[in-house]
Amino acid sequence: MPTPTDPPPPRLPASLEENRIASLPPRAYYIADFITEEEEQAILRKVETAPKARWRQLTHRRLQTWPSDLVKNALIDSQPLPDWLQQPVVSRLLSMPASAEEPNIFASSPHGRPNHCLVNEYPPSSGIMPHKDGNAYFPVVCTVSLGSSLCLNLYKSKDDGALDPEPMWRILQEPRSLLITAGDLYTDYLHGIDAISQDVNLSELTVANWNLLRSPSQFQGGENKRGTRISLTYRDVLKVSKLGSKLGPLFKWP
Ligand SMILES: O=C(O)CCC(=O)C(=O)O
Ligand SMILES: [Fe+2]
Repeated sequence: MPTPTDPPPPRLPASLEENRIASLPPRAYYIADFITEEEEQAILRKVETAPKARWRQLTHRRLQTWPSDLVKNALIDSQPLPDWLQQPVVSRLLSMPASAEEPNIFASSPHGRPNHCLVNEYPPSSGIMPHKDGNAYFPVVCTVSLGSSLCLNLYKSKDDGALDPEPMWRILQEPRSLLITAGDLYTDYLHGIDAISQDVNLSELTVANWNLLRSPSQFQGGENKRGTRISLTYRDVLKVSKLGSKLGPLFKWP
């Protein structure tokens, strides 16, 4: 809950159109100051103090899945997202008009809001292989970055289905930023993060969202030395199974 001493929330755009990444296929939006430093710290504390069993350790990265893993591409309808993943992120997301026709970016999704959130932790030199997010989700992805900056690469599949190893674009994500990708960008392109300790050759010419960055001067030398970055990936899972509520407490996570 906000208290009288909290700094004011960031000024959000009147419409996402103001923050469109113009050089990308439809559609992508970047808001550098989506949450405050205090909100960032509060979320990071919640991530750190989550029960150990919440973490799934991969080779170079670990992740938490909220409210639970998908089963056969469906969300088991046991619990909503916890409050610390809803406030302030989801309420703020839903408060931003996407365009004149869309009251918010989830206006036409089945549940009208994200019902699922992945928390990924990337120490320096870790990344995620190029991939598509698949058909379990409504094609809108909202990613909040915490802790450190890094580049997300976007790739096009070649006509024969193989991956072109050179990314077509890079999006630089600063801490406290929100990146929204949707539409063609969701369905036709792959995304990934290089497993490197620093992003190099960063400039107006090589970073798609350069003009929307909070502090491009920080990357003036063209380099971003990575720290540990935590990302929150919000999506609307299309299928929600009622099984969870039938199984009741047996199905509850720690
Ligand atoms: O951490 C990110 O920004 C990307 C995560 C991602 O692509 C995914 O979880 O599908
Ligand atoms: Fe992904």
